[in-house]
Amino acid sequence: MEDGIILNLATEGPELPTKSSHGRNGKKGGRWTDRCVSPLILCTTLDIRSSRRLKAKRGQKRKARSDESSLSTGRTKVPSTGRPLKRARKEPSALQAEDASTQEPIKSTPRPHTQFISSLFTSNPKLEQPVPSVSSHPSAKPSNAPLRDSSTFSGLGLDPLITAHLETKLNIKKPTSIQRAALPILLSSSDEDTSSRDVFIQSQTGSGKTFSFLLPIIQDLLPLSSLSYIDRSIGTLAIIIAPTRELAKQISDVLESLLQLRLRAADESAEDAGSSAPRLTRWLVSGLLSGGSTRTHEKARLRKGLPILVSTPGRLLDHLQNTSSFNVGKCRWLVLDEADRLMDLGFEESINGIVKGLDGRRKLAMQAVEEGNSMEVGGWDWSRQRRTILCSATIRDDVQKLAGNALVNPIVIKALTDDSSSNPDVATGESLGDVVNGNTKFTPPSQLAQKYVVVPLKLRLVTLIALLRSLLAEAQGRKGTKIIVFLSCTDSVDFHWHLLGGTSMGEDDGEAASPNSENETEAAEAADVDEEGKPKPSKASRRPDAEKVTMKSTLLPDTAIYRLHGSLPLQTRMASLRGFASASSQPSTSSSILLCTSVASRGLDLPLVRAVIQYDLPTEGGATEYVHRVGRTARVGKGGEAWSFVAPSEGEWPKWATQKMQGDVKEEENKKEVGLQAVGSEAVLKKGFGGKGTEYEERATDVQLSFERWVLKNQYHAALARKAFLSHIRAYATHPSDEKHIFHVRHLHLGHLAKAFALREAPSAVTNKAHGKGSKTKSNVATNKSKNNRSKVVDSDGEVDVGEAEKRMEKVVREQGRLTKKGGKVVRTGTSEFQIAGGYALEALVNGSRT
Ligand SMILES: Nc1ncnc2c1ncn2[C@@H]1O[C@H](COP(=O)(O)OP(=O)(O)OP(=O)(O)O)[C@@H](O)[C@H]1O
Repeated sequence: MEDGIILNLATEGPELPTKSSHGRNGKKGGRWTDRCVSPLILCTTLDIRSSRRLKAKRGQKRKARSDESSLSTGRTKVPSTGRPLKRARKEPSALQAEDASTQEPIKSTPRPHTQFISSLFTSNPKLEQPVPSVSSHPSAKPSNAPLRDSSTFSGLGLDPLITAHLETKLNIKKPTSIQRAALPILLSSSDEDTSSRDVFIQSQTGSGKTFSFLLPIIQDLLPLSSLSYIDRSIGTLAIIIAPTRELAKQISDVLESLLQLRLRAADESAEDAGSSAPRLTRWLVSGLLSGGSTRTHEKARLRKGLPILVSTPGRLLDHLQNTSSFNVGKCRWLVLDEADRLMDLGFEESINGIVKGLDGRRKLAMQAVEEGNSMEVGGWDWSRQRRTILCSATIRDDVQKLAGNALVNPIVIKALTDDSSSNPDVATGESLGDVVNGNTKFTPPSQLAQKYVVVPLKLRLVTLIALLRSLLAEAQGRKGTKIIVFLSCTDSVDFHWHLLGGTSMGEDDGEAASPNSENETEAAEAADVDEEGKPKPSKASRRPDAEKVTMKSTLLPDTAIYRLHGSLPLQTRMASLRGFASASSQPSTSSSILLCTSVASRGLDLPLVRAVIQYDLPTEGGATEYVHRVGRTARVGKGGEAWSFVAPSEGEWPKWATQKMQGDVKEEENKKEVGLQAVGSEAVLKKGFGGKGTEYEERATDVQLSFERWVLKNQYHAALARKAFLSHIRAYATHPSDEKHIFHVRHLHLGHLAKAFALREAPSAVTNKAHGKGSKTKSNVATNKSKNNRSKVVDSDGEVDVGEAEKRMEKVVREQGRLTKKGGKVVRTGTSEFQIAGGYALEALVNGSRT
């Protein structure tokens, strides 16, 4: 992404007519939604009901302002946590009355007992609005870009055939800093000291780590094809392990693109007998094992022989244990990519099992050759030991432990961010601990613009829409712009995806949505709702609609919206990623948005990601996870923006995150690398919704009301919203104890938070409905518990199993017996993973104190 993006946003001024000036025929250009993203034409128009509604809202706004002024006169205090004392008003306001009259009739939906239709812009904590910065982009030199000095791939020892392929087919001309540091060590066959040692690679996101291990593997294996006895039956010679299926698939794709290289130089003919270069044959193929196909099919491929294998850990271990035809005795490379993520996901045992399995298979193969029981043709160099490469963003204790088990006498390779130095930053400490003591910094690329916006809870949803609209508008004209939005849990991803796809700005949602029929899954959804309006379990998958890949929103025109989380079927996940990555190639969409959980935070290399929005900050992995998420943009020297949504009660987060990212770095220069810039929520709303003065408030309110109408439209929608709200709170409660001073459920105004899920019900009503008789949420948790007997907080994709988290919280509370009530507040003494009220207490909290 280049700097100097030209804004084409409606902000202020006479060129933007107010809503009341728009005729039905849209002579002045239609609704504001059309003009904020000017080239995009929407078909919705205002009608008379809308202006009536507007009047009512203005009346309410006047009332709200007088409420606010009473706040500012000191009659109501705002606590330091940022949580206002004022509760959402219960009495039906003018807005409520008007809105109810214009509302889409709710088909077969009993009206909720109590609805809260509070104004968006009242009763929010007073927030300081930071002064807008002149430059929104950091001027820092990119820290993960290809080097601009005299370094070349051939100078680092890379084979001319591979170098030529990189240059001509992949347009990769200069190495990056980590490649300059790693290639000489991994390619070397002469330096006694380094040529056989294991390697630990640590560097920034988007710095090209994948090539730094794939290129040496290819260079090592390619010449083997000149040996007469080599063909695919030799078995697997290199294994790359990745923590998720998406990542394994991505590495496999990169590998395949590298293996397309020419096997002889361009100027060398097939009959060139004079050439001293070995005659290479195309035997080197790669394969992917990630659970995408049946075991039988995978076994057949392994029997045929896959010289380079990319796999997730579980599947690999399974084949090592159960597939006798898996010939892996000669394996000479093992790569553990994203090792810290492998540890997070609880794969330590699997990795240890794999390492032992590989050692065992090697011994058996050697023994068979020695005893003459093998059909092997001689010539294989059995003295050559397997080399293991471990890539990790951080050198945490558990990663060091894994390294201790998997690596022998490793060399630690870290990239320099300064390309002026000719010395690669190679640490060769006796132990990783020595290196850790030197520097624990893990920072985002220096060219990344990191921003955060403190948003009152009620305004979260509309602020997200405003931000998306302004980012898309800034990028207009640049086809293929992509934005990734991280949310806390799968239910929240599903809800927001359906909400964006289903909501329209017309009065009659049903009619307005009809041109967008690909979003219309109402009939299917209705069929998937039980009598109580809770989603029924689907036969085909765990979720209704699980195979659906894309949505479109009239609020975000010309943009395809995808979702990604671990509860979707593998095919849907892959299709989502494919669609998101290639949205620009579809004629009707020039941009794409991916709503996802942390499953997309690691390693994924998607082109043209312009911005990453952390709508929910990571519940696990703290600042490291933050750096991984933002690292999906600003890759290999390109620009990018990272936005974080911070609740008023989380005001300490920016300082805390900055300190964590800096590690023990003292130098002022390095500290600048992780600077987070504050942006005011008002500025974001104004920019995204445009209009004169405070007109953005009316527009935001319109958007919020249309979301709320969508939720009220049928029971399925309402159930999605409630489930997402509750799952979000549960996920929030899993922030570790050392983050509880920032992220604590007790600091959240749950009524306001419910508004961000477009709910008009009090939190207690939400809980009761979701947990009532035959509660889907409860029964789901119970089913999962009994079926899977899960014991971890994360599933195989690193997502919070909120049911289990809740169970663990309860256990902690019960076991320690330290939960006491003091002054009417739930207080825990001592420290543990959960510094909060457990499951039931959490529910009580939702039920009791926030209505
Ligand atoms: N020398 C280079 N010149 C230009 N582009 C490169 C170079 N090396 C790698 N790339 C490209 O950079 C992108 C990021 O590479 P890669 O995915 O290996 O980064 P990474 O360091 O593994 O990131 P992460 O830590 O996020 O996994 C890829 O699209 C890759 O093709």
